[in-house]
Amino acid sequence: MRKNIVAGNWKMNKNLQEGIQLAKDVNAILANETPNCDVIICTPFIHLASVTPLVDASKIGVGAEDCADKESGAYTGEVSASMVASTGAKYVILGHSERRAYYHETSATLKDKVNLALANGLTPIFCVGEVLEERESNKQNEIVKSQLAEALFELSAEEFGKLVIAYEPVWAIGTGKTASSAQAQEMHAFIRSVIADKYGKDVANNTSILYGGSCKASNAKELFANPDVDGGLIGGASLKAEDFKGVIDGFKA
Ligand SMILES: O=C[C@H](O)COP(=O)(O)O
Repeated sequence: MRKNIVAGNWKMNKNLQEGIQLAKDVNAILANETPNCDVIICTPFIHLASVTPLVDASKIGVGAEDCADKESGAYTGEVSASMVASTGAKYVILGHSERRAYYHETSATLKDKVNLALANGLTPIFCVGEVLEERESNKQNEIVKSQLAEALFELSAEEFGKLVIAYEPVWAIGTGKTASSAQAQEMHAFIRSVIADKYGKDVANNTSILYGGSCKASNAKELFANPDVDGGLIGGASLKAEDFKGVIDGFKA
């Protein structure tokens, strides 16, 4: 059965010392309890090698926020999936809307990134989501379906089964505007149906689908109570251990 997951995405925040402190704080705040979900922190590349050995790997997974679409070679400034894996990181966020919008990442690029991540034993947290204009013209299902199909649907069922999907309506990211619980459930159920049509019900039912976009302690419980919302991909509220813990507690009874 699929897992419940709360994953933090630090984005371009925290210098190395601050990142180490935040990882220690998250580790400490979870030390005396067993969260009711898998917990992941996705950090800037430069933090990975320092942060991975600091956290209790039985409770906290570490991930990168991106990786290159090439295996190795003369690609100045890029960081490969194998480099990420060599730090002990287990996850990588791919296709975040900020990468799509500001760095012009296309489905073709993302397909290569997903393949390289899987080949290097990383679990991709693959992001999809529509912009406000698309939501207002009721095109959100069409957009999300094509984002999934274009980048992922050449994978085998076994490969697809290794992915985590994150639905992040772009209009809700960092804006304080959260999708309503009903909007989140509706889209997550739609995503699961698209996966079921392509890979069958078992794969769909075993795929964790996270919600991202202004998710925080005050709304996590309501969002996570939806049958098809399996957790969150958390930006702003992952930057302080207490705030992040508040989101994780969204899974408490
Ligand atoms: O990856 C995380 C998302 O972009 C959500 O960011 P946010 O929680 O700051 O809205």
